[in-house]
Amino acid sequence: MPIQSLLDFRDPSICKRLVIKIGSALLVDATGQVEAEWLRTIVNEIATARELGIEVVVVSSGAIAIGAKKLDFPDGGRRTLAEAQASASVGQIELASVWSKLLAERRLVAAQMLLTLDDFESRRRYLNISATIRRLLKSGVVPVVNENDTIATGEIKFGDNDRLAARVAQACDADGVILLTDVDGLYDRHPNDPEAERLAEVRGITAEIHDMADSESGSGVGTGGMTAKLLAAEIADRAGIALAILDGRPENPLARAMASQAGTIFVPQREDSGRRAWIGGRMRFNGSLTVDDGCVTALRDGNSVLAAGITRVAGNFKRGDIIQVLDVAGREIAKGLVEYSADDVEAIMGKQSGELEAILGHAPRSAVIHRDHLVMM
Ligand SMILES: Nc1ncnc2c1ncn2[C@@H]1O[C@H](COP(=O)(O)OP(=O)(O)O)[C@@H](O)[C@H]1O
Ligand SMILES: N[C@@H](CCC(=O)OP(=O)(O)O)C(=O)O
Repeated sequence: MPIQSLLDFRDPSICKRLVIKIGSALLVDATGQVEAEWLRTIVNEIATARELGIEVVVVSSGAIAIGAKKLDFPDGGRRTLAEAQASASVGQIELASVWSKLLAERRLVAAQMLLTLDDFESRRRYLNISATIRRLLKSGVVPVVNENDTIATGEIKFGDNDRLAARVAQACDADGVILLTDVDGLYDRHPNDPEAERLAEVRGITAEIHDMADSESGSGVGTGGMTAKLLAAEIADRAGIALAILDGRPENPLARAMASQAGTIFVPQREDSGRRAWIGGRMRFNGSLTVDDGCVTALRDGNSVLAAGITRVAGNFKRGDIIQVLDVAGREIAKGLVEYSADDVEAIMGKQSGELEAILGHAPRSAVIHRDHLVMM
């Protein structure tokens, strides 16, 4: 399926709302300067899209790469966390100012949104993100999003902006995500290998597809390599959103991509409702349940998680938390909203439904995770 038929940023009947993510390697040159002339060509493309009635949200990397050069900090992996965070705060103000200036040249207003992974994991904050982006778009503003790197660390961090872009797309119900990077799509092995071949289209991000990707950034300034882009493609897929990985290096990269057959398009294979897509895109959990093989089969047939199929409980979750469901080999097979605390599940696991009331001392819920709140991976 050609990219144009899913992600044409020149046709609002195909793609009304688009998230465009720009990687560090494209935005910042080796001396830490923003590639302003190149960026101006993208801003022109965004302005053209807006004139046609297409709404665009930008996810822009680059703050750390800009700031680290300004502060004369070491490259990539050799920086301390404090140096990376200081770099982000110095770089972000410049990044925002360049976006604001270039968009203003095309009479567009820029809005800065700095978000962390936690903001997407809390349902209330996620809905606030959604409402703010929608309101900005309604006023013709171009939101420019980045991770709030000065405060986000370790397990509360996306790290790469690819998954951030997919979560933003999910939050604002976009039709598509374009990841502009320094390679023209997903190759069947690292593109340094002369035998590597590009995949034009992917339907379903299988283990075989994941195996093609490397998490090393080719440029050294990006984060997460192709691995992060595939995780982003999975999040988009679950939300029914098309995602493309395109070569951002030439000027006017969007128009060029539309005119050629380059890049990789991930054609969505499912469309979960907003709430289910939010559950499916979650990345942090307060715990997990391990279930037996019979339960895995039942879940794949669309059933709920019952106490009888649970063999192990981990973590300290409360009723209403989103937790992982694992098979006996430890593979994640589902995520869902749990109806009991970890202590209660510990008490009832392995028991038949008829035994639960006596153990709990009150009428049990119909399931430990009801199928309406369960998203299969
Ligand atoms: N299978 C693959 N196909 C294409 N690129 C790959 C693959 N595996 C790893 N890569 C690397 O991923 C890089 C892009 O990721 P990254 O450097 O994080 O970019 P960005 O900063 O745009 O997010 C490419 O330059 C390439 O070196
Ligand atoms: N949020 C970080 C960028 C994270 C990152 O490196 O992402 P990317 O270059 O897109 O792989 C920053 O602005 O420096």
